Amino acid sequence: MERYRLLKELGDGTCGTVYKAVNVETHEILQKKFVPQMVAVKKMKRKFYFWDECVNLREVKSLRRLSHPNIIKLKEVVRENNELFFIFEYMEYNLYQIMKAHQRPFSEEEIRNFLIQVLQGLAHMHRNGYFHRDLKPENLLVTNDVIKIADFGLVREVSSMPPYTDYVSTRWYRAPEVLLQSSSYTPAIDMWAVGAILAELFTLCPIFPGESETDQLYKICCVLGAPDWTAFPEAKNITQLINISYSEILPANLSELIPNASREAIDLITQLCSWDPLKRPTAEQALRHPFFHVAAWVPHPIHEPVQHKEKHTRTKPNLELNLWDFDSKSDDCFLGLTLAVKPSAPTLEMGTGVSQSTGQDHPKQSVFWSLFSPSRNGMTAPVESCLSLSFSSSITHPPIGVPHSGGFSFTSLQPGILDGPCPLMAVSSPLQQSHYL
Ligand SMILES: Nc1ncnc2c1ncn2[C@@H]1O[C@H](COP(=O)(O)OP(=O)(O)OP(=O)(O)O)[C@@H](O)[C@H]1O
Repeated sequence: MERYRLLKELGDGTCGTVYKAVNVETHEILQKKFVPQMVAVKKMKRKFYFWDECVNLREVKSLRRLSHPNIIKLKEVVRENNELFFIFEYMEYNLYQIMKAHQRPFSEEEIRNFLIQVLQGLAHMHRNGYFHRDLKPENLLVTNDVIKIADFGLVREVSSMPPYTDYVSTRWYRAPEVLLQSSSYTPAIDMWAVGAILAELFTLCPIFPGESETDQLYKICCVLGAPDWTAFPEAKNITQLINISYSEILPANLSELIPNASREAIDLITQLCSWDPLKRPTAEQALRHPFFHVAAWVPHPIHEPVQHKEKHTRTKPNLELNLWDFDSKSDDCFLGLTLAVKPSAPTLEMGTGVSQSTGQDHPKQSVFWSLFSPSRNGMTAPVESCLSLSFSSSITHPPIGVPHSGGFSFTSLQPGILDGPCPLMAVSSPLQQSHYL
């Protein structure tokens, strides 16, 4: 870890603390100048005594397999003195910070640009057999208008077997089936979160800012109207959560709640935030939605959103998380909780190497695992007294940009087009290209 000099703390989570750091050994070319390479170092809070524990972490397993321009790149995993460090590419902001700093609503074009990228990253993830489970603005990292999905601590393999009793996510973006503790759920929970984030991009305040689980369901009812509760047959805790009077709540008019959104945007939010997970479009389907048919898009005049902004400003995310039945397996290290994001945390002492803070009782045992593309003949350069493992992938990436839709056009969009059983993420496990050397 001597190669990395920590500059400042970016976030302090349940499982790890994330620092901005500089790699003192490598440089990159930015605007024709050689500049030191910035990275984000996530130092895990618990000790790791064996490599097996490290490589089995969900964050590591999934990110090894997912290589996409809209998914954060895990460059290296280093274990030193029983401490574990993830080295990520560095991103300047997260979407929460960007929304908080934004004085006016985003234009629909800006929102479309963000959303396309999130959906492309998500489509790649789902296609390759994973779902994120904790999508929220804090986990969408942004540099120069490029957005990347981060924090894979809660990621799950689609093929993994329910029941999922260990699930946690930030309440405001939590899908109803999760709130209702349905024992099985699908990548459609990520699509719900995308819908909530999309609405928030328009209004700059959360659309479902629940203050407790019950209140979360109430807030959803206030926007969508009450569902047919019998549509959640597996839900374990309906009676605890559902006040019978919720059943009488009628849906709000989304166009009034989000007056600066076009009809297409409202339609997409409505589909993504469907009570029934089967009615939510997949990421690929969402990319073909008329919202992304720029030529067909007629801008709406932008009004100040009339929503409950006063009451629920986004300054205090209130990220209470639910820890029921959390699995105790090492694999389930709880990387995904964002309890306290402190972008303005005091700067750490410049030049403090991570390894220096680990105590010097034992000679340094540093093992690093490079996840970068192998440089020579599939081998990474040898590192002093280190076990070096590398990973490569032959995955092809979908291009970034407005998709050329082969799907339904604006005029052919039918209400309820996604009704009926929808082939939620027909997932195989095609990504076995990774290898250790
Ligand atoms: N690659 C990165 N570049 C810049 N900032 C980052 C990066 N990764 C994470 N961060 C910042 O650190 C914060 C916490 O990161 P992350 O969620 O991965 O850590 P965590 O320990 O899992 O936290 P939590 O338990 O809160 O989810 C993020 O919200 C983001 O602001």
